[in-house]
Amino acid sequence: MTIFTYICTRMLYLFVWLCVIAVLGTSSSIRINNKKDPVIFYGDGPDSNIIYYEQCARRVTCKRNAIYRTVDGTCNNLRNPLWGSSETPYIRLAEAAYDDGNYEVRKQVDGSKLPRPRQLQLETFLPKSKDYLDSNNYHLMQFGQWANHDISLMPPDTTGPERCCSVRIVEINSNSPYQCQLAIEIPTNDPVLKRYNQTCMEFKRAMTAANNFGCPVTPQTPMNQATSFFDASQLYGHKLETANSIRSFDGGKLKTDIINGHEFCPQKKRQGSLLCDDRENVNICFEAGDPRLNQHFGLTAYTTMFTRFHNIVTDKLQEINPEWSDEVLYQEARKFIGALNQIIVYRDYLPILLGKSFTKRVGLDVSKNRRTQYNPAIMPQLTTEFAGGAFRVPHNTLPSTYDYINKNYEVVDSVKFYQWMSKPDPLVLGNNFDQIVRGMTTSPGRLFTPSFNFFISNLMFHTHLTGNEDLLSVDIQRGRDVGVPPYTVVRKLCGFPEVNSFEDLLSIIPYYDVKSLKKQYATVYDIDLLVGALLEPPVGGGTVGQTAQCILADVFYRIRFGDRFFFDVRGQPGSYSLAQLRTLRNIDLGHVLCATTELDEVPMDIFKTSRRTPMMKCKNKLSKLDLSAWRE
Ligand code: HEM
Ligand SMILES: [Ca+2]
Repeated sequence: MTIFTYICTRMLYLFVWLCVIAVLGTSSSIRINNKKDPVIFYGDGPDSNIIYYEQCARRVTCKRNAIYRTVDGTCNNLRNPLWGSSETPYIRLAEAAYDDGNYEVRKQVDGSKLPRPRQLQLETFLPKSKDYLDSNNYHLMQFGQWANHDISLMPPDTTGPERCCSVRIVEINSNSPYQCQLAIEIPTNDPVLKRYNQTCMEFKRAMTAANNFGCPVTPQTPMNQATSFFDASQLYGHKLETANSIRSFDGGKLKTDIINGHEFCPQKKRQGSLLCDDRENVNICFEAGDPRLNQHFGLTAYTTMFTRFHNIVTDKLQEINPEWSDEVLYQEARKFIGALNQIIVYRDYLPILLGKSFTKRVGLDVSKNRRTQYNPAIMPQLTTEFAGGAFRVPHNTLPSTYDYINKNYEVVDSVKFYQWMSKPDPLVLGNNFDQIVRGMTTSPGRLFTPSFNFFISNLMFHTHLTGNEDLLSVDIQRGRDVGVPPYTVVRKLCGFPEVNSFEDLLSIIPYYDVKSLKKQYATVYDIDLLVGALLEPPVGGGTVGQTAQCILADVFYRIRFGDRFFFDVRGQPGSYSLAQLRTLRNIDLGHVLCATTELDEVPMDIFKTSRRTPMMKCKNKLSKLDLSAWRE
């Protein structure tokens, strides 16, 4: 199929879908219109989480007039100081879907086992894994992951055996420690993985309040290790101890290491790091606020750029206010970077993810004339439906290769993405860093399609001691692990017309996909949230389908309107002045790229390829990076 026929087919579906909407006289967000905001579930989370807050949570005392956020997110909500802080339970929009109501993976309506995740991948998704070029560049995907690491960290429970797959899969499923119970079975006739004689894919169940934090929350609930707020905690740390370990305590700066004449994040001692120990022959391994930074080039590059940018901001602030202490410089720069990230998320990223008109309609856009109204009744907590399902849909935009592009815009090398996971070594050599960032800026990203790329679908972690993994199988299994309710339940919750048969799905999902699902699931009520959400056509002007749009909007709404320190909230201790807001609103991701790399120019619309938007000279952009509004 050519790209042209592919796009035509997708457009046709979109058209049919729009007609269905028109005929039904509804919109993709009935509830949202009625309620004026997309929050589906107000309140304190499910009753079960009350056990956590009442019996298990740490006690904190808040300074009511503090002008900076705490590192771990506590004391943002003064009535409920733990809301949004790191190491608190994800909330649920719908009841947990477990077979025993507590922790056992759900079964199908007829009592049979759910289809195996890898089988779903092989039958429904892998045949469509061809890459198509997007009009957005790599930064759309990369900023998405960067932003996700600010708000969500659902780590696997590593307290059990080091490798779940060290014994045969049949034994794992019948009799193994709970951490390993969901190791993923690979069919013996797997067209790709049979070459590697692999019958088992590593998978460890997520950490939960009951298993890992001594708190008997039932049904079991995963714990978010990140602060839910966009506060750049992926850069600074989700906890004070981490934050302090990467501060230089000199001039407000973050620690850095100079390698081959360039500034990078400090190097981590190998032992005990999350992502560099799983590969052999790795010499470079960095440290920052979030343990995932070494996962792959793009993410390491972002952490490096924001670290450099923090240090540039401290320099500028010190120039203006020479008397400021290390502490004030650090906190002001941290606040600045947090605010900038919020602006990029809500002004530049969300309109592309969820659709511009939608973000505006539900009040998620950023406008000079309308400041964010903080509402302490909104719980700024992530949902399992979001982290264990809907926000994984953008995994369909991961590219297969990374191009190294030089100053003359020539491709000097192209590397397969999966080969360089957890091995930042090449990033520090020669001009590689700048060439990779230039490549991400000018190369078209992967068009959102209902499939993940071939490599990430088969060979993720290929070079690691853990062996090949399939990101989609892991994502589907994770949803089941954390009790994410099925697709039809979530659709209903969003207020969409009910789906009661596979035939009902035909107005939403292409015929051949419905056919494939019908073959594999016992009933339509058994379909996994991610499976259904991925197969939906994207909403108008957005890059995810309507169910993902609904779940994502809910969380993005919570963590904005429930954030007392959101950058444009007024009337709080430390709220920005109008002049400071004006400066911040004139900055975008392009400024960060220009200030921290040797790029000479960046796209005016930073998420678009240069074919779609004019290029802007970095020299001009940087001249506007004037922080005089911070003069005291
Ligand atoms: C190169 C890019 C990326 C890679 C290699 C990658 C890989 C992964 C892996 C291995 C996991 C853990 C899966 C599990 O054990 O449950 C994960 C989790 C997740 N990813 Fe990605 N991902 C990438 C980009 C993205 C993007 C662009 C988004 C969204 C915009 C995203 C959203 C998520 C979410 C929501 C989770 C689960 C929650 C959490 O722990 O944060 N990822 N990803
Ligand atoms: Ca955060």
